[in-house]
Amino acid sequence: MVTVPPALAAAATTSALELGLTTTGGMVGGAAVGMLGWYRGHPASFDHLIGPRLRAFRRRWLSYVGRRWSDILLDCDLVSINRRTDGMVVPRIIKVRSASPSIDTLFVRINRGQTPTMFEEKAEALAHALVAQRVAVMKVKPQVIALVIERTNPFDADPIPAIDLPHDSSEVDLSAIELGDDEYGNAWTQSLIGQHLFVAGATGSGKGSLLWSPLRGMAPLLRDGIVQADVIDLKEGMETEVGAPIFHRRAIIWDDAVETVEAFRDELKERQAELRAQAVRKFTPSVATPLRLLQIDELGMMTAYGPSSEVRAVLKLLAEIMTQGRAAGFGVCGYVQEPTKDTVPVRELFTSRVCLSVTSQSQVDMVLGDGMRLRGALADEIPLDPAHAGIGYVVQQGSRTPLRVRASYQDDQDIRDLVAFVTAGRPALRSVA
Ligand SMILES: Nc1ncnc2c1ncn2[C@@H]1O[C@H](COP(=O)(O)OP(=O)(O)OP(=O)(O)O)[C@@H](O)[C@H]1O
Repeated sequence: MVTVPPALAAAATTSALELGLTTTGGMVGGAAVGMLGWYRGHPASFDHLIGPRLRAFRRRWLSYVGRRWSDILLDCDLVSINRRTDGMVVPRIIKVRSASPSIDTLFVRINRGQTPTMFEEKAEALAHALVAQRVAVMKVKPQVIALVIERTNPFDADPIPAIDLPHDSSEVDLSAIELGDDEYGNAWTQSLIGQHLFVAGATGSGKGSLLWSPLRGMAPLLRDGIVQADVIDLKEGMETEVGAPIFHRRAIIWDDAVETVEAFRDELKERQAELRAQAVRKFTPSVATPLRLLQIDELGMMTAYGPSSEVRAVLKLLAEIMTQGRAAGFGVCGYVQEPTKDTVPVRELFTSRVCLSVTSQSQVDMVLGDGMRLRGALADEIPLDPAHAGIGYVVQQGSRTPLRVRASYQDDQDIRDLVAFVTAGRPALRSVA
């Protein structure tokens, strides 16, 4: 059901007075039909542009309205009594924001004598009372808190299966590689051209699926030599062993890892010189000038935990690659458990970020940007279990709203199939390890 915001209602009233009921009725009807057509024809863009406002308005007046709201707070012991009048004082909703169908943020003015902690202690009771999955409480400013209400979990416990392997290079759009699903049930795509991808998540959050999904989505380009991927996997090569043959370079010990980063930087320099010689400012992926990807699993091992003198050199190389690589077709994908600046000083150089389940509230904003948890990215609340692995949040370009996503999952057999597909009819690849 679509509800009408107050501004529109006011405009309709004014119009009815000035233009008459028939003309106004025609205009309102036309607008409603237009909106319905838009909603039916392109639900994603409707939901992106109009949906949040309509939904917030509807929720404000249907889900969080007067008596229902005060009863919930009363049942959760979150009202107070005015000592002079003996009347019940209910914390007042100032604003409702509903960025996605499954998450609402209520800005609430708390009563004098109440603290955000009191609401935090009742978060579980509130979630049950609101028939929500979970409620997170955040302090906005003195006397104002935000209740971030996750109403439903849009994903099943079952993993999202790996996408079918595209067969031909012409089927692959590097600016929209499918990584999984979003909360609306649409494909979640990510550009891997001119981007550096940062994936943060605690151990077991499913970072591995975001190492393999991009490669699967680009499989024919890997086979045809239009994309070349290097991988650094300092956890004894555990994550990448099954898929080792598809990588151009693969390093599983420190010295090889440093050599791989250096070689990647050197290639970037060569590519830049070539493009300069041809007076080309931007490259097009081809066999002669492939898109180069450097995937670094547990990036923190390279940027914080290695020998300190060498870590500095690695950071310098990575900074050079990430500041200059985009236009020349050199991208970095970094996977980290601990997204702090101390662990990953080059964090800000990544252009696209995914936040899977993390261990603290502050890590959400570190990864996605200031204020994103307040806007609904409750990544620290995602349970760390297989039923929730691969679920996380992204903030897409041009948006300030976190989008809930789930990466598709590739088991070992899927990775073997990928290797067979990529290596079929292709000369053996070089491996540093
Ligand atoms: N996208 C996914 N969908 C469903 N389940 C997944 C997904 N990704 C991973 N899993 C499950 O979660 C487990 C942990 O995933 P994974 O090894 O990728 O985590 P990780 O974040 O890389 O952890 P670590 O940092 O310890 O390597 C996997 O064994 C798998 O069972």
